Amino acid sequence: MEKQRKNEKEKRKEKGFSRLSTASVVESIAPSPYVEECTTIEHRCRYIKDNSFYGWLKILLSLPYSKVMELDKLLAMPALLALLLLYLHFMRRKIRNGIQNLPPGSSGWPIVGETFKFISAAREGTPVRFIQERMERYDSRVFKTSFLGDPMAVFCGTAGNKFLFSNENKNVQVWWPSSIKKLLRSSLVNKVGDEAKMTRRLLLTFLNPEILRNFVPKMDTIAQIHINTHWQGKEQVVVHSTVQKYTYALACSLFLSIEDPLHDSKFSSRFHRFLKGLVGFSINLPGTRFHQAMKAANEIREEIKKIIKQRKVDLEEKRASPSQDILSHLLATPDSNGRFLTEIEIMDNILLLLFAGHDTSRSTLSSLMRYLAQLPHVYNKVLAEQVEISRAKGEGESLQWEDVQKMKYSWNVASEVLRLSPPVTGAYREALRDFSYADYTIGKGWKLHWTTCSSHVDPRLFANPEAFDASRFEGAGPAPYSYVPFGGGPRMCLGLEFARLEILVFMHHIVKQFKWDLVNPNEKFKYDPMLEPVDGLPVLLHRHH
Ligand code: HEM
Repeated sequence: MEKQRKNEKEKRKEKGFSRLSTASVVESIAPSPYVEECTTIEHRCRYIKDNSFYGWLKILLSLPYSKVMELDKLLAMPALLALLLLYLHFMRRKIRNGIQNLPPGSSGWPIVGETFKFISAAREGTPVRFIQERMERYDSRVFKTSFLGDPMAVFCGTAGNKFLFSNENKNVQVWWPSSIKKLLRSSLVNKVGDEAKMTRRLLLTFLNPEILRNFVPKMDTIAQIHINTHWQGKEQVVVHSTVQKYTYALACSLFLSIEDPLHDSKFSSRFHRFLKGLVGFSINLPGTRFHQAMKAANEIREEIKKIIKQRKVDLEEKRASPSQDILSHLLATPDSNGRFLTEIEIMDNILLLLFAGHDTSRSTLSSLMRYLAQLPHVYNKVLAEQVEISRAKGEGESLQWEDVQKMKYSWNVASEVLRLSPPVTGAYREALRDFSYADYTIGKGWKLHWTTCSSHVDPRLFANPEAFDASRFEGAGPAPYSYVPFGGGPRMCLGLEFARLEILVFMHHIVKQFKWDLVNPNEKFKYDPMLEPVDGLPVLLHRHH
């Protein structure tokens, strides 16, 4: 053994530092008895008791200049290789673009593309800046970018919306970033074609106006309890975190019959972690938002699993009704093929509904509160409409479906809020095959993005687009495909009616009891991933006499 070591040492000496190896570098500075035992530079660093950046620095500093130069060469190899790969990547892209007449635009950096530019525009609350800058720069209805690692074409304006909404299952199909897909595994967002149609139909048999009209009195009670608990007697309220309690309570009640969800603070904190990790890079490493969200989603599933177990017993023993909430509905109703959803599908679809129906409405209510504070003439008209509805009712009588139908001006106001401050920037599709759009080739597998802002603030579609004007929604309303806060086509939002009811019921009670002022009139809103006020929108409350 000793002899073998001596031989190796001799051989290395003969080779000298002209053929420098990591082993020889360390050997030259580390105490030899330790070095003899080790094979890699990291291993040796451990022996000099400092396997850290500092340890490596110590090695480098203690090398003679000539050796450092050699080490440079060694380290330069991977860097050169990376540069070469980058060059080949750009060349391949350039050649392909030339052949295929791809839409104009930049794919940005490899892997990350223009993700950070898009996210930073969204975080500043101005995704429209990202879109408009490019529409102007390329003078095109469609431009190319790259988002979350995928090439992506952004379809703009009514023509873009119309194309994507009317080509579902023909040229395109719904697509969501992998973080959403992984978190909402077997839910509707991961279903396409006939399977998606079947699941949508099943969910819509609960979320349609005919069924939801029966829940208006329940929504009314939840809104009143919410306002009595979280607004009454307060001088100042932080709107965004407070309205969340309402949308959350409503979703938990109508989806799972959990009547006092805020009691369970664990459930709501899990839910918060789940929501924050839904949109972004799906890197499942401790400390990342996505990792937190995966953990939270599994914990929520466990909770829902327990509820399902109990509910099955209750349904069998007729202690629960098949129409009491969406959970009972999904357990008791087969799809049009006579198949019942599996337990996992039910859990994932409920998680989807909690996600899709919670922060969207919360964002709308926060924006609504801001506009009503800023625009007293609009507030006064909403108040007059709501007081009129109350007057026609008996003392203490709950709101009914028919009352909500009368809230026409209030809904026009909410619609204008959704035009100017849509909770989501848009949604995604995927190209099923190569196809041509506006004379450009869109490649199979490309990700496609429609956006709310590309049409909502277009002056050709909405005169004086920056102005708040609820009358735009009177009569025939906006041009087709120009107003799209809920998307469109076969994958349009399933919760429109649910959202309409929860927003109007909340408006009814809040304006009837309070007027309010913004604490910070210049507070900005940002997308993270939904639109939200950066400081939570604190308001000063004034109770009506
Ligand atoms: C103001 C509130 C809301 C807004 C602005 C909104 C907006 C959207 C948008 C833009 C989409 C994507 C549509 C597309 O890809 O074409 C969507 C999908 C969806 N929304 Fe909503 N939403 C709201 C409330 C709700 C509520 C309350 C629920 C549930 C009760 C809900 C459930 C869903 C579901 C399940 C989908 C997926 C549909 C599919 O993939 O087929 N949403 N929503």
